[in-house]
Amino acid sequence: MLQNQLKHIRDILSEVKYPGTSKDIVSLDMVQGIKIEGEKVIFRLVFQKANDPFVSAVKKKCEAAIRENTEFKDIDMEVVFQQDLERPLSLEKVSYIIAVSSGKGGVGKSTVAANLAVALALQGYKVGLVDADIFGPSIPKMFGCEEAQPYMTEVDGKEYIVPVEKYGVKLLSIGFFVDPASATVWRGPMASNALKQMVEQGYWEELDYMLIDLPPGTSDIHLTLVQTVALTGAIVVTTPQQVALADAVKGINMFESPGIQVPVLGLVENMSWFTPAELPENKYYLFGKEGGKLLAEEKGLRLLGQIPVVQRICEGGDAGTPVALDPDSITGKAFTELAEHVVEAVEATPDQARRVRVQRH
Ligand SMILES: Nc1ncnc2c1ncn2[C@@H]1O[C@H](COP(=O)(O)OP(=O)(O)OP(=O)(O)O)[C@@H](O)[C@H]1O
Repeated sequence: MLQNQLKHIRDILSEVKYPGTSKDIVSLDMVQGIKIEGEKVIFRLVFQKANDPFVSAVKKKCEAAIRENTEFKDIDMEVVFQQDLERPLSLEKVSYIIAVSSGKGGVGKSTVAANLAVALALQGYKVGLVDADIFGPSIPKMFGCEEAQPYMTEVDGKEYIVPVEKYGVKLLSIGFFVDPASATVWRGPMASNALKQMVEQGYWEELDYMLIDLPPGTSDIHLTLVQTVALTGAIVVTTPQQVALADAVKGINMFESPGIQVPVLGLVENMSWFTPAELPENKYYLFGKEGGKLLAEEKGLRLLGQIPVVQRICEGGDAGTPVALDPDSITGKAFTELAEHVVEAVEATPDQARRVRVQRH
């Protein structure tokens, strides 16, 4: 009797089509664990991606189908996301994962990622930084720990890589494992694997923010990343000149494309103006004025920060002491503000796009 009822519910749900396709949700394996408890029907709806735009439409269709075809009025659907179910154990205690990307090389993406990580750590957050810029890993140098060698630890019979900790930030970079000069000849799949391993096999423990410094442009690595982890969002770094902006648009479009659907938290305009140390009030717009700001407005995105060109930023990067370590300096303030805006942007991300803890079922 119960078996018949369960089959009946399943048959009804197999009439519900996933919007925009001719496939039904049962054959797509989106319906799991149908149960009947007294007067109540309970089942799980599994969506591939957390920011699936059809979550509520599918729920409504299921509810209507069951109400129309059975006596059941009490329907309890639990929505789960495949990505969360598959989330590796190493990321279980990571609240937000943010990709730092740029359309074009050399716009200061790694500088922004490094200083943002330090600024967040100074604000009391637990921060991790993965240097996925496989073809030019610069994070070890920027943190002054090029000689560091992460060690392995075994937990419950599984091996994990313990990140290097510097300035309160947990770091993993391909630069710790291979000679950076040889990384440039890596083929795409090798690079993608290295990224996957650092993210999934890192012994991250509890983190509020994990930042991932991506290679410039759009590549297989970007695809691997969105398939490996459920990103909270992406930050796009650009400089104000036209060539960089055109590439930034490509980056934004990639994250927002239907197959990827990662929310863009906002833009960071780097090298916005030049300020000489001896004339801190003066601004010289070397690369054009406010190109990033205008692009953000045009795309309806937040401008998370404007970072001036300052010699100290470059020197700090080379010396392994990110300028954000001095929050009272002009540049330190710019990164402190950037960190505050990133936190706000994450808080404002729609609930379903946020990954706060994994629920295993
Ligand atoms: N605002 C700034 N003021 C001064 N120098 C900067 C600034 N931003 C970045 N730089 C310097 O510019 C150079 C390139 O920066 P960075 O390595 O961060 O770029 P990137 O976009 O990550 O490059 P890629 O990913 O192509 O290797 C570095 O020497 C860095 O110190």
